[in-house]
Amino acid sequence: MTLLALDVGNTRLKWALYDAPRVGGRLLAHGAQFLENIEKLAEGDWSGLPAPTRVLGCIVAGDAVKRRVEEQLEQWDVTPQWVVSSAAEAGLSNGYDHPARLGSDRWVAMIGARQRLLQQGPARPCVVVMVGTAVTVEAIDSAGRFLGGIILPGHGIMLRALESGTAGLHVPTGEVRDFPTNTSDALTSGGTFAIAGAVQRMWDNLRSHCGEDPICYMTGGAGWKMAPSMSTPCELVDSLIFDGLLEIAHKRFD
Ligand SMILES: Nc1ncnc2c1ncn2[C@@H]1O[C@H](COP(=O)(O)OP(=O)(O)OP(=O)(O)O)[C@@H](O)[C@H]1O
Ligand SMILES: CC(C)(CO)[C@@H](O)C(=O)NCCC(=O)O
Ligand SMILES: [K+]
Repeated sequence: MTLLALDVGNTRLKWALYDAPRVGGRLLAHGAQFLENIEKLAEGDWSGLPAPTRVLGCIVAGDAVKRRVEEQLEQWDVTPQWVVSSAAEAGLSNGYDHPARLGSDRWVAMIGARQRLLQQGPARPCVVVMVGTAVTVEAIDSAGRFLGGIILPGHGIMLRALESGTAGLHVPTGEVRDFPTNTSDALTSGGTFAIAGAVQRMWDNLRSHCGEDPICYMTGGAGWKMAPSMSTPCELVDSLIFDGLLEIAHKRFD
């Protein structure tokens, strides 16, 4: 049974084909496409793929994007399932006021994180960081309850907001420095410290709530750029959303 897993983000669609719907399933093919190029998938990257048995995805883009993705899947006789955040799934419970309003990418990444944590050792509190177009930082206690999380602008949005909201801040990308002494470095370091500082704060919140040092996982397209600048120990796991989709697929289909 093959599984095509989809992560339709704010900027890009990422996909991965596995030979079995479980964490550890063999990765047969994978790729990414900017949302404006979705129409090219069926005749491009997906034209050589064997028909998947199941398609499971998470999507944060709107209904129009969802329809465009579903059109590209029509070449196969398979109905995609889209994850909707719920009160509980795959060992995680959801503390959001309205569980279904939690972004499904956040929910799926947390499910991936929880299963990784339990695979690595005894249960512990866990912080989950996603660094993409937007940044999210989630807190999960050692019993697997999502306590809450924060949403902040991604690095790109922060810098564009400064460029458009000020008269003179149009400069090339700089370096992350402890004490920036030029505008480029000041802007790049500012965005980076904003994200790293938010993670540090959530890590502190969770540690005082649980009385134990949390583990921290980071994922998302820009995770590798943030990793060297984190002030809390943070493991970079590029596959967190796909791990979550595999875990959900395992519980639903296997
Ligand atoms: N130096 C940097 N440090 C941190 N983040 C950065 C940096 N430069 C760019 N970024 C962020 O990385 C994002 C690009 O990452 P990418 O598009 O790979 O994310 P993504 O996970 O695919 O996003 P989405 O899932 O929302 O589509 C940009 O939107 C920008 O906010
Ligand atoms: C916060 C983002 C944009 C992160 O991708 C996404 O998860 C989303 O649109 N969420 C819906 C709102 C919420 O999670 O509260
Ligand atoms: K995303």
